[in-house]
Formats: sequence, structure tokens, C-alpha cells
Amino acid sequence: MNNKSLPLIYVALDFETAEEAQQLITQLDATQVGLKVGKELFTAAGSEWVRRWVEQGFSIFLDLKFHDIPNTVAKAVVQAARLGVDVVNVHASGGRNMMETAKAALVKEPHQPLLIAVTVLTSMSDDDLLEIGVQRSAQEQVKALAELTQSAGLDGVVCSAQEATLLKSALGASFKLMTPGIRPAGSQQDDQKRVMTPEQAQRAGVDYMVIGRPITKAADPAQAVSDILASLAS
Ligand SMILES: O=C(O)c1cc(=O)[nH]c(=O)n1[C@@H]1O[C@H](COP(=O)(O)O)[C@@H](O)[C@H]1O
Repeated sequence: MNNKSLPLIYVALDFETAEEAQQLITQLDATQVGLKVGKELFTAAGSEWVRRWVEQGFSIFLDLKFHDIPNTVAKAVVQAARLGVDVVNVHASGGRNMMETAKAALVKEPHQPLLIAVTVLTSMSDDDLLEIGVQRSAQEQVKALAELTQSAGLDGVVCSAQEATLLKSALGASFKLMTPGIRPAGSQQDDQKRVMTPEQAQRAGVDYMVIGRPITKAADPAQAVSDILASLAS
């Protein structure tokens, strides 16, 4: 696993074009935040931009949530490692074999990103799970998938900060928790359902926070980052 210390906050770059993302990035400090590149931007901008942001010194979380047969996912995470990103993810519901095969492929790479798995999307409630045939509550399903992820040898999970206390006590302090659904007090919840403020998430013991719209849509994104960091330092 990569031993470099990673930033606490990854800013979600949910933009239509690389140019729009770059405009925000010029206002951000690579020593303060990392960048999360997801499906929209990656599909629009391609891997060259990711390499460029790595070269600019940003820690990158490549959030493509791979979910496919084991061989395909293993080859995809290896390509992510070769881009120089620090974190890459898969869906835990892809199963043990998929996760183990991906991890086995990554350990042969000179640069090894953290390999984490998405448990239950933070936009999903218990009712949404019922509709896709999952009888467990979101919390029980997150715990079950996180246990599977840990036993498959991965480094951590993407989950809501609402599950952090439960997961840290069940899986131990070194199993990493990356948590989207972070909303500073007073900001809009948007389409997120299981949310927490940065301070609550920190108290719950999360390792990394993904924050998008509260920073990217702020009138002054740099100030929004400073305010969040200041609230966490106190
Ligand atoms: O894997 C993710 O990053 C992710 C998992 C999840 O369960 N929920 C979730 O919101 N995300 C991502 O986290 C980001 C959240 O952005 P905001 O809701 O704008 O803060 C988006 O880019 C989502 O794709």
C-alpha cells in the first residue's frame, strides 16, 4: 500500500469539462486538498488531464467505481495505478473474487494506490435498498459489505460518515473510511440522504472526506476550503 500521507479532504470535481475543473483547481492548494475525478469529468476530459493534475502535485482519487468481471476490474485498477493516482475504487457488490483479483494485480505495481470499495451509495435509503431486493437496512448492508471488503484484502471503504463509528469499531482503526455526503452546517443537502457535517465526520473517525458542491459551487471555493479546515482544526 502507498504510505504517503493523503489529504483529509478530496474535492469532488463534478464538472462537464477539464477547463471548468482547471479553473477551480487554480484556486486550490495541493498541500491542503486532493481532487476526486469521477465518471463525468473522466469521460469528458480523459486520462491526460489526470496525469497533469498528478504532475501539479495534487493527490488524486480516481472515482470510477469499477464493477465488472474480475479480470476487467483488475486491469482497470492497474491502469489507474499507472496514472499515478493515490486512491481508486470498485463496488464491493462486485464480490470477493473481483476485489481479491484487483488487489492481487495492484500489489505488483511500483505505485500502489489505496484500493477501496463502495458499500452503499450515500444517495440510497433503506427503501431504495428494498426496491433492489436488499432486505437489510443501509447500515447493516454497509457493515456486511465492509467486512467482505476487508476480508478480500482491500484498504478501506467509501461509506457515509453516519456509519463511521460502527465500522471503526467493527473493523479497526487502520481500515480506511472515505466519506462523501459531507455538508457543512447550513449548506444544501442536494441529492444526498445520509449526511454529516465535517466536524461530526471528524469526531466519528473518518480518514478522508469527499466534498463537492459545498466547495465547487461556493462563491469563493478557496474560502470554503479554509472555513472547513478551520472548523476541523478547532
Ligand atoms: O464514491 C464516491 O465518491 C461517492 C460515493 C457515494 O456513496 N456517494 C457520493 O456522493 N459519492 C461521490 O461523492 C461526491 C459528492 O459530491 P457532493 O454531494 O457535491 O458533495 C460525488 O462526486 C459522488 O459521486
